Amino acid sequence: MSAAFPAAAAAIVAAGRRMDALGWVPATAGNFSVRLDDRRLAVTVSGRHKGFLTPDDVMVVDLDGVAENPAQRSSAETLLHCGIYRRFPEAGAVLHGHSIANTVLSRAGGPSLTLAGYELLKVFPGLPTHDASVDLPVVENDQDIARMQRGLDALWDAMPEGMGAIPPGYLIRGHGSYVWAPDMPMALARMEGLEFMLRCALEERSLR
Ligand SMILES: CSC[C@@H](O)[C@@H](O)C(=O)COP(=O)(O)O
Ligand SMILES: [Zn+2]
Repeated sequence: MSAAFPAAAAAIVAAGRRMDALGWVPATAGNFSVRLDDRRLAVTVSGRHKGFLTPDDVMVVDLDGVAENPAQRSSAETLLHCGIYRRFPEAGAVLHGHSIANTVLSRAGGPSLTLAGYELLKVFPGLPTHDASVDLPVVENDQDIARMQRGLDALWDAMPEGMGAIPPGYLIRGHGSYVWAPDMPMALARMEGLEFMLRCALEERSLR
């Protein structure tokens, strides 16, 4: 067991309570992880209610999604977490939620959702002003998670290089959002900022 595991599990349990209080992890939806070292992560066990997690609901997998303890079953979406850690060395924590706003908006549009002019855009790296625009990718939902991750890798391959060029998140159509950051407090801040902007976008549509 990694020395980093207890703190990682505690951060994941607390994130679950926060996400549940905000209504973003209904039923057993959502999954969370924290990077432990250069080859392992702590991730939620599959099928648990994320508002009532204990450290026993967190387990260790490697960057291929292979469980350290084969008796435990990690999140159905573990490979999406692994895909983020493999691609982005700065990623230290990953959050996934199913909010009403991310579900409705991802069903309504095309291959990306543009967020522009919001003060809260500053929660994303490289955006010091509201006077900016982020194209958040929207990928198709797929129960074959390995195939979904291959699609994400192809998408990221096609994006321009450079700091801040790739948004630290994406939506899955009709499913939910993924966000990552160097640590769990920052990941929560990005998730809250993103969900705030999505809620605003949804409300603006209902005013039209
Ligand atoms: C409650 S259905 C949601 C799942 O299919 C999945 O999308 C999800 O977010 C939670 O799955 P889990 O395996 O618990 O990590
Ligand atoms: Zn999900």
